[in-house]
Amino acid sequence: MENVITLKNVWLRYDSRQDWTLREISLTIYEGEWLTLVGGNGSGKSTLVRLINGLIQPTLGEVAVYGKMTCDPQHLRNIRQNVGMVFQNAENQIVGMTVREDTAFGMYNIGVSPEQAEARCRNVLQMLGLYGLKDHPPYFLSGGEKQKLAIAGVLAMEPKVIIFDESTSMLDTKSVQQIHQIMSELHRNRITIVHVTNEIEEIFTADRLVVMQKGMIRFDGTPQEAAGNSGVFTDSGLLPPFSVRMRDIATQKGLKLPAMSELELADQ
Ligand SMILES: Nc1ncnc2c1ncn2[C@@H]1O[C@H](COP(=O)(O)OP(=O)(O)OP(=O)(O)O)[C@@H](O)[C@H]1O
Repeated sequence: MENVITLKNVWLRYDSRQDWTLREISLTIYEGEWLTLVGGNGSGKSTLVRLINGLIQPTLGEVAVYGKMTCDPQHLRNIRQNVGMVFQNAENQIVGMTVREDTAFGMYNIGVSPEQAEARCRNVLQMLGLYGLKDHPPYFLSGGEKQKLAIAGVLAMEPKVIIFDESTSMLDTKSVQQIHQIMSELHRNRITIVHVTNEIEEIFTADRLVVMQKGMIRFDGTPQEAAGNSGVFTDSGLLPPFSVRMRDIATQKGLKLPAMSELELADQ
């Protein structure tokens, strides 16, 4: 598998801070992988993903995307073309005067033809249920609709990597499910996904789980491996997933439940 994103011994300290926000981060993300990143508030998840598309630079260490270093300003355009990012706060991503214009903005910046941009706009807005609002000013949209609009703009650019940074936090449960379906479809099409979430139950859709604790990587493995050790979650200030908590309670009461891996084998 091709290396898509490489962080080599990255340390980061914000200018206004005394302490390190990220410490000793080495991470390689491979093409087509779905990596979910969790960790307590302030553990450095957003900081880590902002490094990936060159929005911020490490104090020490290196970050490269498709072999191109983010510290070289000449590479940033290409990196941002390859790596789409949907932020937690959709409001900050709105630039167009109408929903359609906003969706097309990123595409115009990377030189997509107006005809192609129009077709992609229609496609993504229909997919996200926003097409009926295409001529509305984005500022009149609800919080959840604005988040969907931010997702639409990134999908329309057809990047090879998409970072979702808590980008479904304002969506209702049906819309969250819809975005997960879109993410699964992107994954099937070998788009690399980096998903930052505070919803612990969402980890099981990922190929790989990274748990952050105080600016460091506490765990890097499959969600099933993590589920075998509730300490992975509790040490990082997280409530373990429901299934893990239930298993721990059953164990305390002397009941023997099958391990996650045994359940999966039984499923096949
Ligand atoms: N621009 C900044 N300047 C100074 N400190 C910052 C800046 N951005 C983030 N921080 C600090 O860095 C730490 C990590 O923040 P970050 O947003 O990366 O964490 P997070 O894991 O994404 O948190 P959350 O789950 O709460 O969104 C926090 O202590 C935060 O206050």
